[in-house]
Amino acid sequence: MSLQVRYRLQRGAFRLDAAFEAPGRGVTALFGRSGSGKTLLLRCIAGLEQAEAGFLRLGETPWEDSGTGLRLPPNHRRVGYVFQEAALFPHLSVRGNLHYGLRRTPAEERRIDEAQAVEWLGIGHLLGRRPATLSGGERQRVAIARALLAGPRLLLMDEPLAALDREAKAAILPYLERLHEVLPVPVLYVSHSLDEVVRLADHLVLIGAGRVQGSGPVAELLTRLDLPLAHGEGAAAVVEARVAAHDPEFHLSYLDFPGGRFSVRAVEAPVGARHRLRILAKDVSLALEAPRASSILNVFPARVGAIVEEGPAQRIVQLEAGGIRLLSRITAKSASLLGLRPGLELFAQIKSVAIID
Ligand SMILES: Nc1ncnc2c1ncn2[C@@H]1O[C@H](COP(=O)(O)OP(=O)(O)OP(=O)(O)O)[C@@H](O)[C@H]1O
Repeated sequence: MSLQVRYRLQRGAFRLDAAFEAPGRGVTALFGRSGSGKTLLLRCIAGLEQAEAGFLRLGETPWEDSGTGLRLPPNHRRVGYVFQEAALFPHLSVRGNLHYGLRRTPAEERRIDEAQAVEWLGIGHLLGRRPATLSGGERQRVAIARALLAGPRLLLMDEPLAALDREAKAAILPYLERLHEVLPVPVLYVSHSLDEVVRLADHLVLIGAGRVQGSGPVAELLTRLDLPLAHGEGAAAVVEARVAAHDPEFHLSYLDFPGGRFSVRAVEAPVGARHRLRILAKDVSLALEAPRASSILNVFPARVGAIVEEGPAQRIVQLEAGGIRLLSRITAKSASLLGLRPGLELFAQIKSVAIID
């Protein structure tokens, strides 16, 4: 099952001409600068914008096709919509707000029951409270639960954390991560924070000036040298790894990925648990031979995929290590001294590995 989206429209001087296909489950991030058209695209999907041309299909179900004149009205699309600011009814308690969503959903359309949503979002202790007495993060969790109870087949989230401060963001992220694991419906998550995308999303749609610049699994898009994500200070690869063992003597954990075993600072997760790792391009150095005496614990055999210039003094190198893509940022001089070229076998040394979840 997949979600197919294609929209074309003009608003003032802005042209949206965007098409992408995303998996029918998990979190797909729509990522792009402010003003790139993410909200407009989400509104098209919700049926709130009349486009010149539009096509929307979730699995086998078409929702819109300007070729045939099909255009389901918003209330027939079964989308849940969560905005930057939670729009809760101030005169109703949290329970009342949740029931509002539930009442409007025919029994056969309900896919998530109240107890389940309350548990996933951790709002059981808030049920009797009014929205005005909740923190921004709590309000947002209630808004998400309410959206889930309305039986959506697709959940749209438009920068749900943008209005929260750092602490509130950090507090709500684990709930979103949990949802990501358990939610039976796909989520389109608009964000311009790469940190959020890397933590939450499986699939990434990169939007720039109203167009889709790239769409694919997060790990793949982050390391595509033709896209802006692989350039600049924050350029990084994401690796899915699994906890293999803990080493209490040195306070380390060992995490396996298809290209080898990472040593990272101890994580509080059982053996077998999945962890995403983020490896910044600037933390990856290259050597033609495996170092024999080095303080760097993470050294993996790798093959050079491609090399591009990053200004006059630096190069970004795309590497392949056991089926995983990494990026390395090195000086142009080092690239020349090592004789880097596509296909060269070498060793990637990783100075520091960030654990993402
Ligand atoms: N009704 C309208 N009339 C004129 N211009 C519009 C209209 N609606 C949106 N735009 C313009 O379209 C562009 C895309 O807007 P949109 O809200 O989709 O961006 P965004 O990527 O969601 O931005 P942000 O991250 O800041 O929310 C903006 O330049 C906006 O000013």
